[in-house]
Amino acid sequence: MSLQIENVSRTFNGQPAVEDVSFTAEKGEIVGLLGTSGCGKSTVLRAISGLDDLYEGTVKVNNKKSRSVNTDLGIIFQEARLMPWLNVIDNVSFGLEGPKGEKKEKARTILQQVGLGGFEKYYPKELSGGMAQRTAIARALVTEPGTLLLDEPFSALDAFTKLQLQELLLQIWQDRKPTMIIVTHDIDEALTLCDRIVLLKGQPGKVYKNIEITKARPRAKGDPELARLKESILESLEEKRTVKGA
Ligand SMILES: Nc1ncnc2c1ncn2[C@@H]1O[C@H](COP(=O)(O)OP(=O)(O)OP(=O)(O)O)[C@@H](O)[C@H]1O
Repeated sequence: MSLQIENVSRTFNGQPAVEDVSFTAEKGEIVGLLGTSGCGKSTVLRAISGLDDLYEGTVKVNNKKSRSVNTDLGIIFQEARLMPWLNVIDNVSFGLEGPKGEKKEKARTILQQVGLGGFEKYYPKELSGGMAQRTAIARALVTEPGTLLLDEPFSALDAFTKLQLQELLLQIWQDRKPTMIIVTHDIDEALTLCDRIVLLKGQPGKVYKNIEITKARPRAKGDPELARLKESILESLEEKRTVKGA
């Protein structure tokens, strides 16, 4: 499904956090919300998810106004947020409906896909950070949502695990082509994953640039075109620091 974000603004205790944020995610597109800490990336994502509805402006799903948590939606946060009293397979099948056997089978299949086959009976406290996040990815995907919202999903992981899970995310996207919006402050991550980068800056955060990346995936780390793009994004963020310090 496609998402239209139109003039979204949010104020906390009289302080504007984001102002007039507008962008579109086409069906199957991977859009990155990129910006430095505090520019309102998570605030925008919460408005899109419907977890926060105290914003101004409009969020549309397939061009229809939507204000509540959409059921065709998977969300992945920075921490796995698993239920500690449930094992891996029960955490993943928890949100499913239907006969128990069927739910477990679906969960088992998706756990295989995220590389956790054989770990179904493990409890969250027995998992590494990467395994916990794989479980969270499986839980978000098990309902086969049309949209996936990701809030800094890999920023708590070590560099190697982060790369592994970015690759896994792209494989999954390749299979199902959900529309994805991913919040990140990692420029390399945005350049590796995204079809489009919405660069937020300022406080309150506003859309500074909307950059389309047409380069085919998988993208080589040292690609000169991406290196140039990274340079220009860094310059934009640098400008932000100058403005703030002025
Ligand atoms: N529940 C809240 N109550 C009060 N202020 C809030 C709340 N949530 C966010 N803010 C404020 O809104 C602004 C944007 O916060 P937000 O978390 O969206 O930024 P961010 O870009 O996601 O930051 P980070 O990368 O550090 O997670 C910040 O100034 C923050 O203090």
